[in-house]
Amino acid sequence: MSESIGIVITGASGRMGQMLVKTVTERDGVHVAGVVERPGHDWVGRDLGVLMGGTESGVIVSDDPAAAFAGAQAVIDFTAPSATISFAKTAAAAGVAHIIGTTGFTEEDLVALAEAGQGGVTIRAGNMSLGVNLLVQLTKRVAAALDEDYDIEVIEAHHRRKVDAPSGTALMLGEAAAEGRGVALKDVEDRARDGITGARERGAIGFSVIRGGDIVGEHDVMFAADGERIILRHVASDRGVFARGAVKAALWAQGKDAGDYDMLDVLGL
Ligand SMILES: NC(=O)C1=CN([C@@H]2O[C@H](COP(=O)(O)OP(=O)(O)OC[C@H]3O[C@@H](n4cnc5c(N)ncnc54)[C@H](OP(=O)(O)O)[C@@H]3O)[C@@H](O)[C@H]2O)C=CC1
Ligand SMILES: O=C(O)C1=N[C@H](C(=O)O)C[C@H](O)C1
Repeated sequence: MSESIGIVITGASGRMGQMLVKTVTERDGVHVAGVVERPGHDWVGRDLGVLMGGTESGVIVSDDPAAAFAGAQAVIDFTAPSATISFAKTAAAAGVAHIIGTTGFTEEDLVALAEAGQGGVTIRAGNMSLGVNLLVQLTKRVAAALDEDYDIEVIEAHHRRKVDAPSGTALMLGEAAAEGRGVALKDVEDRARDGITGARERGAIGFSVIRGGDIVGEHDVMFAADGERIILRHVASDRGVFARGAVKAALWAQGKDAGDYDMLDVLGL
């Protein structure tokens, strides 16, 4: 029988953190080896099982990432960019795979993240669900098949507490559309429209953002031409899809060579 994989969850009290605790606890072959919150957080020093509304689990919430990562096999991290950059360095030093779901990185953050994680196994994706990663591949294909008579627009909707925009998923879809077209997203993206914008630029890839209520995550990629529109859509109604993808990534990471991977690698898409 193979050994259970020990997973540390950072930001365990967050929306995704709690879903990850539940998913890892319920799944065979993995267990919660530790959880981390920032110093001063009111979960620190308390029993995770009790905090999650159950009985004592023996897992005590830590504010010391290095101590929590030691002896684990993977860290699943859905927190914030600055925290993730710091966790990347600690995970690489501990020889623990770092599974990153955090979004909202700037270009400079991504450089710092790559540097921090050097020598370790890193898997990062703005969306860990199977459905969205399939949508990425479909978007690439459709964009490659159509010319610039088809205007590409990425539309995303999320809950009122989301802090970054456009979503990591919207950017993945924009990148896929740009790749399909053979252009760089940074050269064609149109992220903000307000006032007298002028007519749409041919070849632009536009982004629209909706924030409201408890929307888990919805993404459309629209190809709009004269006389017809093609719309590729993904709707997430349960954060479990992201958590299950992250656990799959943690398992896939075991024994892999150091390097940066994404969910397309994990899912073989
Ligand atoms: N890739 C994917 O599939 C998905 C990605 N996401 C992304 O995951 C991230 C988290 O989302 P969500 O769970 O909704 O957000 P929440 O705000 O609910 O949770 C974030 C958690 O991270 C914690 N945190 C922040 N900084 C630190 C730190 N330095 N050390 C330890 N913990 C820290 C927060 O603690 P505190 O309250 O103290 O700040 C909080 O508990 C976002 O970037 C989101 O876009 C979300 C869903 C799916
Ligand atoms: O913050 C969220 O909630 C989500 N964030 C990810 C993103 O930025 O795309 C993934 C998912 O859509 C939910």
